Amino acid sequence: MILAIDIGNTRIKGAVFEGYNTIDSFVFSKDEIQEKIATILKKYNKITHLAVASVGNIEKELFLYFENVLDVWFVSHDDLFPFKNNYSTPKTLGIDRMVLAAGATLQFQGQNRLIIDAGTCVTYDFVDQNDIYLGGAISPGLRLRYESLHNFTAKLPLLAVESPKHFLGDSTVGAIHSGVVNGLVYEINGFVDEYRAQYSNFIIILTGGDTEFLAKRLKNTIFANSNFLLESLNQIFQYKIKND
Ligand SMILES: Nc1ncnc2c1ncn2[C@@H]1O[C@H](COP(=O)(O)OP(=O)(O)OP(=O)(O)O)[C@@H](O)[C@H]1O
Ligand SMILES: CC(C)(CO)[C@@H](O)C(=O)NCCC(=O)O
Ligand SMILES: [K+]
Repeated sequence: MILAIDIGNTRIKGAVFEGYNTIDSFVFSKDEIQEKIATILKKYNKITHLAVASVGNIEKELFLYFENVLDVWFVSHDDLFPFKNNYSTPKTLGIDRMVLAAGATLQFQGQNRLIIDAGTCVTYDFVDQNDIYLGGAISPGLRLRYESLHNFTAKLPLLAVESPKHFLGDSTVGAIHSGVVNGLVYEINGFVDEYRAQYSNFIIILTGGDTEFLAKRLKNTIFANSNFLLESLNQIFQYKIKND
């Protein structure tokens, strides 16, 4: 069994896998992480490996602490990935994006794949049918858009994510919800249309903290899976032990 952990910029998520099956999943806060891991290890005493993918700033020591009982692996740029990386700055490519691209490559063979991760940031990653990673885009996430409007203006209130009642915002609150939510939905649909126009035979995966909120507002050809990053982390772990 393996415990996979995804350290994002907002939240820390984890899941226990047995082979390719998800057994359990969790959300952690930074200050309870060791305690929580210890509890999980007690509950699932067949866990032998800890796989960590991090783009946040967290001390590695928090996890290395478990090295005497587990094999601890931090995914890094030096690991073996199942795609050829054509990003022109491969060293600065986010590990989360590399893990997503790896998961999509392994899971959807011989197809063009677009992975959209709607988290703190929205990232778009494209791996073509020849398993070449081409890059994509980074834009502000849903929550970040609400916070930016508030933080960088004098008059705009901080609102919680909410479905806009109308396309035409007829109040400050209505205009913000329309701008943020409809704006992001238009963005994603626009990117999807553009990729579709340029490539055929492809699969679109939507993941991240805003998956559910966005999926029902987007064109329905998108495969929504909020656990795709953790599942991909497990997939690349399985790939690594097969190829080591
Ligand atoms: N409990 C929650 N706390 C914070 N954000 C949440 C929560 N539930 C849903 N969200 C939504 O999730 C988004 C953040 O996504 P997520 O938690 O995947 O980010 P993350 O952990 O920073 O991951 P990444 O850095 O990979 O984007 C926010 O835009 C927010 O609207
Ligand atoms: C874009 C984020 C913040 C998304 O989590 C992360 O993938 C990251 O820090 N990326 C580094 C820059 C890049 O991917 O080119
Ligand atoms: K993200």
